[in-house]
Amino acid sequence: MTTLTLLGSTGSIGTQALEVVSRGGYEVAALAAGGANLRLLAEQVVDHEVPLVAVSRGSAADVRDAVAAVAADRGVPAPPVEVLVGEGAAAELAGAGSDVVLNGVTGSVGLEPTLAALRAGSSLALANKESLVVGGALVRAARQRPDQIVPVDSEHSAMAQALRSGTHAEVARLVLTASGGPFRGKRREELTGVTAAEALAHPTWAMGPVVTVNSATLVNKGLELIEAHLLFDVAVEDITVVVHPQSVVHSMVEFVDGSTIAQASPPDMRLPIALALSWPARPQRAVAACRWDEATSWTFEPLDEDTFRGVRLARQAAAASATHPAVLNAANEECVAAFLDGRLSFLAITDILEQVLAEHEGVPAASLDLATVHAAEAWARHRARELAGTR
Ligand SMILES: NC(=O)C1=CN([C@@H]2O[C@H](COP(=O)(O)OP(=O)(O)OC[C@H]3O[C@@H](n4cnc5c(N)ncnc54)[C@H](OP(=O)(O)O)[C@@H]3O)[C@@H](O)[C@H]2O)C=CC1
Ligand SMILES: CC(=O)[C@@H](O)[C@H](O)COP(=O)(O)O
Ligand SMILES: [Mn+2]
Repeated sequence: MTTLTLLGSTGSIGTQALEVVSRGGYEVAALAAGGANLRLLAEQVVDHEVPLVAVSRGSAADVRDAVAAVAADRGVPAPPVEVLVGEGAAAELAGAGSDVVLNGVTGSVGLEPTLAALRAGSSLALANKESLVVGGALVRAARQRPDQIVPVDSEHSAMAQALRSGTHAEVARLVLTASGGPFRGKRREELTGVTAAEALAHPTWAMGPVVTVNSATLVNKGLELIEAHLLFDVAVEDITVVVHPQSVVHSMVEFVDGSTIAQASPPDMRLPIALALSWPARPQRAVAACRWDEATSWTFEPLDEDTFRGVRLARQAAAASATHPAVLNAANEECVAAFLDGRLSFLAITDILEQVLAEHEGVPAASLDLATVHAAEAWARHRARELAGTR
């Protein structure tokens, strides 16, 4: 039985991962969450008989009370559960050596768990793209084997599948697809008053709030550009972003012979999740395949980089220094939180990112360590809050 530690279990990725796990073949060794959804976490503990949980906030007593309440509602004895509490608790679980660690937390808070899982030799099913983007060379260096990180992110899962069609030397380009987000086709002047609710209305995916707002600004695609560069060792300039509104082709690889290999499936994260857990084997019937007995059209169009600047900013960050990606992400986390709270306009998000990146005095790759990453992030969070007027 494959042992699985699931980080971010109460979120969009986490709950879908538990749906996949319910089909059998996995023993859930531990769960980690933030603590904002204790009832759901307790249901997961009882339903999957999980012996160990971590919450970054709250108390062990609150978790145990929630588990006891769920057990009582289900008419079963309250299972014994060990509870770890604090910001370091998820990393402690991640470093315990389960066969697979699925990192499904949101934000660069996932960096230490990512490093802990890699150092423990676990296969890391990575949804938490921020940890890779922010940690960069530190994460790549922590790998014990080349294929230890298996992407959950749908585009990178698609690329990993397509890359099996040739050698690294035969890769000409990665083609990263983007839905274009809820505001695709609008001009900047039409976006001045957009609301959080409008930004959260993603046209093709149902996801957590941060990645959804990031999809609206295209910062998600910018992060994914850097993620692909780091995962597959392909130069940023050899990665092309193309808008594909249907979100059925999840990305493509162009090879030197002129072939482009694509991966297509209906937009359903249970496929990349299930594949990452079983990699390199393909799981049986993870999702329904595309229907070929119905008329459908797939369209591709260039990204409007003047209106949606997330990709351009990511290219600038990747080229600038080893800490600029961490600064981009940290400032973005602050701005997205302020936007979701109604304290910042949508357009101000990338305006502030542009200024924070321009002001940052980057650290060269040779000097990169956790301390310099955290220092860069702290500076970026503070500066972003100053510029957003939310200090
Ligand atoms: N959702 C999707 O379809 C996709 C998501 N991703 C990526 O996957 C990651 C997760 O996204 P998503 O599931 O949408 O996010 P959600 O916001 O839905 O879930 C985030 C999860 O992280 C938990 N969490 C928050 N802070 C901590 C912490 N300090 N320690 C441990 N757990 C914590 C939350 O717990 P709680 O809420 O209980 O506090 C929740 O379980 C992101 O990096 C995202 O970019 C990538 C591709 C697709
Ligand atoms: C499902 C997934 O992988 C998300 O990252 C998705 O790609 C976001 O959609 P966008 O293509 O709009 O960024
Ligand atoms: Mn994605």
